[in-house]
Amino acid sequence: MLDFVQLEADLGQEERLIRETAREFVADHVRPDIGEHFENGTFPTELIQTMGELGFYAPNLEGYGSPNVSETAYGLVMQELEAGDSGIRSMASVQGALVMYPIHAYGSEAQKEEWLPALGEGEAVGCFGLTEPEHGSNPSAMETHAERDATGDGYVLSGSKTWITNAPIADVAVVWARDRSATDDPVRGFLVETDRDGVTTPEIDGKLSMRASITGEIGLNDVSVPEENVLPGVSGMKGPLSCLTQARYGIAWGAVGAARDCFEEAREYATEREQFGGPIGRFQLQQGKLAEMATQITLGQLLAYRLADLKERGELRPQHVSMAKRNNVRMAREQSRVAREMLGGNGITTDYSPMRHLANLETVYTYEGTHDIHTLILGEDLTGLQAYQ
Ligand SMILES: Cc1cc2nc3c(=O)[nH]c(=O)nc-3n(C[C@H](O)[C@H](O)[C@H](O)COP(=O)(O)OP(=O)(O)OC[C@H]3O[C@@H](n4cnc5c(N)ncnc54)[C@H](O)[C@@H]3O)c2cc1C
Repeated sequence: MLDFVQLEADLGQEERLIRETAREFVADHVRPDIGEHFENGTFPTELIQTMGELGFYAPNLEGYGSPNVSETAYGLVMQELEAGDSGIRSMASVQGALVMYPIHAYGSEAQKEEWLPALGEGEAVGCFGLTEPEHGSNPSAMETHAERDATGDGYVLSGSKTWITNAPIADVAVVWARDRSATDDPVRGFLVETDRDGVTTPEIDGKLSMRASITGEIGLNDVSVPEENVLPGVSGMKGPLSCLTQARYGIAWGAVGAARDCFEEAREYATEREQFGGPIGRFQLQQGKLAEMATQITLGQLLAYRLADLKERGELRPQHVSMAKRNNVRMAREQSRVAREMLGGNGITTDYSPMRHLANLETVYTYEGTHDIHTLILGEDLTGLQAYQ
């Protein structure tokens, strides 16, 4: 596997073991059937619990059954899972960074005890409801809202969320909504069990990207939730945005995995496929593509490893993560296209991974802050001038 500047030489024993576990899981459980799942538009739900047992959901958290591994180890898991498929990594990102993280960071003791072990082991599935039909890049304009109920002991939630990974199979949704009963309508996080009256989670079909991932809507029609379902530790957009920083960190690593898988597929193909009396890999044009691909992947790896160091030291800023998400996903999207092209006609089938990765990366380029939005986040950081509106 491509590790051109020997970054793996510096891994600790635990990090190597975790990386190897994730790589073997992908080889044994993802690669054999993922092309078929992609074609059929299905997610291998039987892997949800296996992934939990192997510790792929937020292993970087501490306590409640989480092993508190290093940020590098966590990143390596994301990298290996996305080398399999972005849909598999999305499952782990949502469950870990977008559901377990907010409960861990902002939840009550009772919420942590109820949900963290079950989510960590894959016995329960969570989803994260931020995006709405009319509010994607600007989630702070959300319309979903909560009002105090008549007794004053709980809330009634109304609104709708869309493009929610895992919503149709989730047991619990972290729903972000404006609390209209408080001054200035702050955004609050609500743990909404999906079997509550008034909750609907229809699946979105017709996707041409991220086909091996379940995506749905969340309809909230006067849904009653008790006070104890509110995440007590956070108020305002900091809640959802801090979760996104965690998930985007994983994506910066994951995208490198998808690109690496495309590279390996193209390298192998180039040494085996013969045209004009020998392997196509002997042509300078093909070597140029591989050289560029390997260089771009290596640069993406370096950025991901540096992010891990900063995160470990508590010095990681959301803007660092924006740069890495933006760069590494763009890099993976561009390089998966080059790999596809090197595979000729075979490259457009599900027998090979590049076109599947390429299709998936269209989603990864768009979700968790579009490429454009991360450009504006960096622009603001570099100039002090905000260009969103
Ligand atoms: C498969 C999939 C899974 C997803 N999973 C989840 C999930 O689990 N939970 C969740 O909450 N959301 C999820 N999302 C939603 C995702 O985060 C949004 O699609 C994303 O934030 C973009 O929002 P939008 O689609 O409404 O596009 P829009 O915000 O409407 O953007 C359309 C275009 O306009 C551009 N644009 C917008 N504002 C500006 C600006 N100020 N300046 C310049 N250009 C701008 C964008 O870059 C984009 O190119 C998922 C999406 C997909 C496709």
